[in-house]
Amino acid sequence: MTDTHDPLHDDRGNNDASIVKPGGGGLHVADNSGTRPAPRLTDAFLVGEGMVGGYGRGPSILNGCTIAAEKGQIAVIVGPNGAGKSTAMKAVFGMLDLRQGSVRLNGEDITRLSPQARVAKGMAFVPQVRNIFASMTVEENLEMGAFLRRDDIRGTIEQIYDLFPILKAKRRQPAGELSGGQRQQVAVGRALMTQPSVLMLDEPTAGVSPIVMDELFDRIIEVARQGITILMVEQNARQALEIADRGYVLVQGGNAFTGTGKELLADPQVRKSFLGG
Ligand SMILES: Nc1ncnc2c1ncn2[C@@H]1O[C@H](COP(=O)(O)OP(=O)(O)OP(=O)(O)O)[C@@H](O)[C@H]1O
Repeated sequence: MTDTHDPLHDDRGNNDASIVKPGGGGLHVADNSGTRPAPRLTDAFLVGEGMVGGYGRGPSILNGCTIAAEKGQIAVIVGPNGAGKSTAMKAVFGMLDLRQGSVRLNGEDITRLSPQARVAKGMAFVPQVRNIFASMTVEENLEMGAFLRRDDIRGTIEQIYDLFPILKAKRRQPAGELSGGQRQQVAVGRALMTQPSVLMLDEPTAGVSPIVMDELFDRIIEVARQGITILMVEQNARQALEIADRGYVLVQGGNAFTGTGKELLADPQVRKSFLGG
């Protein structure tokens, strides 16, 4: 990390006071099944609570998991392959009908809203693949991200170029010609064009080098500092938890461990089972 900012002891005014934890706080550990309901969360800014759901008529992939983040916080979902991390993100974004549970944004129940309606409410989602228009230029990609807006988008484009200077240099180039890390910047930039209050990222560092990963995480911290809530699924669990205000280890669609990123990184069981010792 080139940024010395420690989001775990930050000055963004974040606190988890609204998050009710059994026993008054600390690491929450589920039973061995990994499917015990997580602590009940009342009024966090973004909450997917007790989510149960699957694809079509198929089996439940989500078995009661709860994911939440306060304004300007970074929440990270980690866990083994197939645990349902991406599915949990899709559920929060409305791409999956919940059989039980709810999703709330800023106190409003949005469980039944379509993804498009959630975008209008301030949510942005960057999927893991096919997240840019490869044949369009970088700038056209950003413009596409603003399709819902009727106001002047120039200022937002400049903000995104400030955040990702390389995109300004390459603004006339087809996005498909950029490196993997730069394409991810385009995808994040495009999502930011709607001026969201929540930015959801599905494995933003997939396939990029460790240096590029660190840079991307630094930029994500910058976005969170602007008050935007980040919800992110990550395979690079250790590095992602380092920048996480809230960490969720999902196993079989349930909350196995929940805590601050720091708590999870320090927990021997989490380290042994999910962080490679
Ligand atoms: N579109 C789909 N239709 C049916 N089943 C799906 C679909 N997408 C995912 N699944 C299934 O849901 C389960 C959870 O997948 P998901 O992608 O959410 O896991 P994950 O924790 O994100 O895993 P990974 O780290 O491998 O991406 C898997 O068994 C997967 O096969």
